[in-house]
Amino acid sequence: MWNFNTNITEHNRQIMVNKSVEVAQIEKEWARRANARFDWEKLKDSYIVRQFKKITHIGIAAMKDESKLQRLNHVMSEMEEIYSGGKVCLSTGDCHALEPGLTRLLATSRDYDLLQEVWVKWREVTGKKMKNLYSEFVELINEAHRDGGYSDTAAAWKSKYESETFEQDIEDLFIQLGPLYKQLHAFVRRKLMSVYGKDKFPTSGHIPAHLFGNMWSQQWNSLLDLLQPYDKESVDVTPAMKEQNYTALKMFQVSDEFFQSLGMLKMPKAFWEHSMIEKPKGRQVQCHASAWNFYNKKDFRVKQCTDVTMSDLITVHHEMGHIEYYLMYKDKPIVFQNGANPGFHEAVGDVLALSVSTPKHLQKINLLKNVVDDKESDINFMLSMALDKIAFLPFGYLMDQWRWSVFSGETPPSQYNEKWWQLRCKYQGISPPVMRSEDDFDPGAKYHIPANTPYIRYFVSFIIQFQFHKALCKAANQTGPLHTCDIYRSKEAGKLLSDVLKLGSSKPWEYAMEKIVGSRKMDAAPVMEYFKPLIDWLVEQNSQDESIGWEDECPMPPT
Ligand SMILES: C[C@H](NC(=O)O)C(=O)O
Ligand SMILES: [Zn+2]
Repeated sequence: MWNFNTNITEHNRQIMVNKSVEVAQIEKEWARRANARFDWEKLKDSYIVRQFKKITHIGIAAMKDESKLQRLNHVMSEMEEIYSGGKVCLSTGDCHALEPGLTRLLATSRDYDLLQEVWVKWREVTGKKMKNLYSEFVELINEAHRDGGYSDTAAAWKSKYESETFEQDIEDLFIQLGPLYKQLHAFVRRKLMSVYGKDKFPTSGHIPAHLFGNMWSQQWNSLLDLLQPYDKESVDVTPAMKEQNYTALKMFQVSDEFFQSLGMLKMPKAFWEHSMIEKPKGRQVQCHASAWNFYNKKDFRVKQCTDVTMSDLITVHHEMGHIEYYLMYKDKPIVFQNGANPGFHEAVGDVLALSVSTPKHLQKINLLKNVVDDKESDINFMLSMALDKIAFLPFGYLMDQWRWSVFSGETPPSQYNEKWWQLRCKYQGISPPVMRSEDDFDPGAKYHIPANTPYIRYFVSFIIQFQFHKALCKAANQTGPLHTCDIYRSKEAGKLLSDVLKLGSSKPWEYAMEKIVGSRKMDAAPVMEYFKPLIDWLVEQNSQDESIGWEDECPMPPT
């Protein structure tokens, strides 16, 4: 897997696909033996039962027909190759890959037509090319999960949260945070109208999808220079990082030092020796950042095409958070070497990044000079955080609403793109800048679809990371408002987090949640508490705007 992702060739694909089938045979044999020899569900010891449950639930390895499993792995590798090889040549003559070229263009250009060209062409060279592969993939992966005892792939994915009310719980959270998103959407729409002209916006209230500084309209931080309401030193420290000749290595060292300041584990030698932290020349790699556990207690790696930007500094903390979790549970039985639930794994690094992002921390590490502690600076900062954390919520929610509907058969291949845009228009209040059809396959333009990485985990993470942040700030005796908290160097905060990470998935996630935050449920209250001053400010800013919100239906794009 590692070799294919860091050097995409036919040769490495073949090895990876064959290896996956080999590993599946071993997992299938162990599951068979466990079920044949033990009536394990009746055992008294819940710890033992939990291990048997993990041994006998082996994902797609349960596929009975080996040639189909071979084909499934091959189709997945083909979609990943299409995505990672995506290159766009613009009318300006330049050609770019997603990272860093198209990402930088989208983040910095304010040219409506150029942004539209980048947006359309990326979808042509990725999603459009994998539509048939994806419908074949859906058939195969559903068969694999049915062989494993699930009704479909969505049921297998949801089972990771071990909760009958999981879907209802996340819908409740999404509804609870809807008004906050709507206020942010209205504020951003008004600002973008003043930049691009009202005539570029549909009367339905939607915002054209290509104007957010992000290929998927999922996080809007790159618009901060347009949106920052008060004229203060920007909290986007990208320029300072460039001035100080930051390198990818330096960014990883800054993150490593933060973890150590909490008394947590430092990155092992193998991490520094084997990670791929920059895009290599002369070979095709999968650039989407990821963290790798080699399950040998020594070898843990990050693969990231790191760009010297603040956004990538946050991603570095996110990926290192995964490594920290791997290190914390490395001595647990292999079956327990997972997050308490997938959302926990996505939250670890982000929790630390909530402290790193504060102006006072950025000043501590010399990336911000004169931090002024006044209301206007506060609003500037909280807006920058909302452009990351609140803007994301509908996208984090809808990605798997779409996929669950595809796996369940509710959305057939003939309606993939229609369903996708229904959700995007309804939940995000964004619209396609040009006509879309079923020849397009826009979900495939987002890494996690061809890579088959579940996504609701990020929605869960964006909620629980604020619960963790609140608990760790209390442990660190931080007394000010939640959005000003920085747990840097707090051994108490580090211990509270570490004790839970060490559990891996050996206990139900509600038990782990209770150990950190004192309650067993996901709760949006800390998010609301963190952003309270900003919410009040946005409501006041939007008070003249009668058209807050948008129509459910997608508007007709401009012809
Ligand atoms: C939020 C999610 N993070 C990740 O993949 O690590 C993304 O980038 O879409
Ligand atoms: Zn992650």
